[in-house]
Amino acid sequence: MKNLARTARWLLTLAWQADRARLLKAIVLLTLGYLATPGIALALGAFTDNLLDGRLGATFVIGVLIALVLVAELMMGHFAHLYYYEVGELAESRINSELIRYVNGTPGVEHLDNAKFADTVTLVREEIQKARAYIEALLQVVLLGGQLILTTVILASLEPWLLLLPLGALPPVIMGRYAQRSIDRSRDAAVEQNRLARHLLHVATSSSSAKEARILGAEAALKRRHERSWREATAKLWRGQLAGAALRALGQVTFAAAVCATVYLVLLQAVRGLVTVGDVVLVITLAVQVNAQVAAALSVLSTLHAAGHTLRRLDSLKTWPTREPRTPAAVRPVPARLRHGIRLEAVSFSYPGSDRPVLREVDLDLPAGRTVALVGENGAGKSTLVKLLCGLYEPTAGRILVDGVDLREMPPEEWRSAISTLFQDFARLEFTLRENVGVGDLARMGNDDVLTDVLGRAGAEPIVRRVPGGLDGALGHGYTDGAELSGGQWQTLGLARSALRDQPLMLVLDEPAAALDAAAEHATFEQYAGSAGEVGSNGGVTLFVSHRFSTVRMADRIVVLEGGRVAEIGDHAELLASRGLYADLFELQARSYS
Ligand SMILES: Nc1ncnc2c1ncn2[C@@H]1O[C@H](COP(=O)(O)OP(=O)(O)OP(=O)(O)O)[C@@H](O)[C@H]1O
Repeated sequence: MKNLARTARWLLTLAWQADRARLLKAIVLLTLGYLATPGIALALGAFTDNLLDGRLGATFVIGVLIALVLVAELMMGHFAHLYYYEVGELAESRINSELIRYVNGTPGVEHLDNAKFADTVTLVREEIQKARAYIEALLQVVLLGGQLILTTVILASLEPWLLLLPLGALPPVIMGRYAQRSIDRSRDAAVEQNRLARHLLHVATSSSSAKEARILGAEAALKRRHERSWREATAKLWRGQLAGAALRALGQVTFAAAVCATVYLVLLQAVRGLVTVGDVVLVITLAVQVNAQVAAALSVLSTLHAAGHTLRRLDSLKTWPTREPRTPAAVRPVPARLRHGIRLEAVSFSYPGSDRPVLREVDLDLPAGRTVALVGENGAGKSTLVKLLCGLYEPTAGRILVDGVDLREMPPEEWRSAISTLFQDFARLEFTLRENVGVGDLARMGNDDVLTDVLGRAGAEPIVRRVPGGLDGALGHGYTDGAELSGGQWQTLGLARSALRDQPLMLVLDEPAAALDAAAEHATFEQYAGSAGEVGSNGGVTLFVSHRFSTVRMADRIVVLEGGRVAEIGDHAELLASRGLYADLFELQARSYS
C-alpha cells in the first residue's frame, strides 16, 4: 500500500509537471464519464418501474436520456484519452531525460561496466514507453474507486447487507497483487536470456556481423543459440504468467460467489414486496457493473504495480553507488597549458567488482609537448591506462598528476573538456556528417570551414564526396536512410572528431588506425605526427596506442606494458638496442611483413 501511494505520488507529480492544464481537463472529462455509469443503472431502474406502471411518456424520456448518457460517456472517454495521451508523452520525455542523467551524469563510467546496471537500464528503457498507460491507470484507479463508493451507497440504500458486495472484490485485488509479483519475478529471471536473445538477433541480422557469420558458417549456430535463449526466456515468462492467471482466477471465483448472493438477497426482498422490480434491475445492473469495475481496477492496479517497479528501478539507478563528487575544498583548476606534463605515480587499478589488478604500480612520465606510444600484447592494460588518464576511472592506488596536481582534485568535466580522444571502440554516431564530427567540439559544429578543414586533415574528403548532402547529409540507418560507411570510414570520421577540439592538453588515440588500410594509416600518422607538434605548442601530450610498429617508431617515447606493468621505456632506437620485449615484438612483426 505504501509502495502504491508512493507510485501514485510519483505519477501525479510527473503528470502535473508535464502539463497541468491538460491533466486537469482529462480528470474532469473522465470524472463525468465515470459518473455516468452508476447513473445509467439508476435510470434503468426508473425506466423499468415506469414501464411496468404504464407511464409511457416518462419511460420514453428516460430511454432517450439513457441513450444520450451512453453516447456522452463514450465521447468523454475519447476526449479524455486525447488529453492524457499528450500528458503521458510529455511525462515519458521527462523520465527519458532522468534516465540519460543517471547514465551520464557521473564523474566516472564504472557503473556502465556493471551488468546489473545495464540490465536495469534496458528494463527501464522498455518500461518508460508505458508512461502514458501508467498515468491513465492512476486516473482510472481513483475514479473507479469513486465509482465503487457511489455504487455501494446506492446498493446499501436498498439492502444494508449489500454493503458487503464490494468486500467480495477484495480477494481478486489481493490475488492480483500476488499474480503481478509472480509475473515480475519471472520477468526479472528472464532478463538475461532475453538480453542474450536480442543480442544474438542483432549479431545475426546486422549487416556487418551477419556477413562475418555467413563466411564463418556460424549462422546456424547463431540461430540455434538465439532460439535456445528465446525458448528459455519465454519458458520462464510462461510459468510466471500461468501462476499469475491461476491466482487471478481464484480471486474472480470468490467475487462471482458474492454477486450470486447479492442477486439472491434482492430477489428475496422483491418477493416480500420491499423493493420494486425496477430496484431488482438496478441491483443486477450495479452488480454487473461492480464486476466490470473490479476487473478494470485489477487491471489498472497491476499497471500501477508495474509502474512501482519502474519507479524502484529508477531509484536504484539514481542511487547507484558511483564515485563521490568532489568536495569544493579539494578542487584545483585544470591548467590552460601543460608546463611539465602528466605523471603517473605507482598507479594500480582493478575494475570494480574484481580483485585482479589490471595495472600494477605504474610509474610513467608523459612529458609536455611529446608524442608517447603505448605498446604491449593484448590485455596488457593499454586501454585501461588510457581510461584512467581520461578520468573515466580512478586509480585503485597511486595517483595521476597533471603538472604536479592530482587529477582527482580537478573537476572531471573540466578535464574531459581539455582533452581529445578517439577510443578503440569508437562511437559510430549515425547522425548527419556535421553532427558526427561537430560533437567533438559543440561550439564549432556550425563552422563549415573548420569542419571541412578537420575532415581534410583526417583524410575524409572521399567520405564527404560520397555522402549525399555533404556536411548535412545523413550517415547510417540509425534514424534515417543515410549513407552507409565502411569500418575504416567511420574511424576516419572519429579521427576528424578528435581533431576538432582546439589545442587539447592530451590527445589520446587508442588504436586509431585499426580499421584503416595501409595507405590511410600512413597518411594518418603523418598527419598526427604533425598535429602532435601543434598540440605540443600548447604543451599537450599526444598518447597513442598501437600494435603497428611502423607507426609506433615515430613516437618521441615508447612505453611497453606487460601484464599491467611498465616493462620498458625509451625511443625506438634505444628499445631496439636494449633487446627486450619491444625488440622481440618489433622483429616478429617485421618478419611477418617481409
Ligand atoms: N570493463 C572491464 N571490466 C573488467 N575487466 C576489464 C574491463 N575492460 C578490460 N578489462 C580487463 O582488463 C585487462 C586489460 O584490458 P585492456 O583493454 O586495458 O588491454 P589492452 O592492452 O588495451 O588490450 P588490447 O590490445 O587487446 O586492446 C584485460 O584482461 C581485460 O579483460
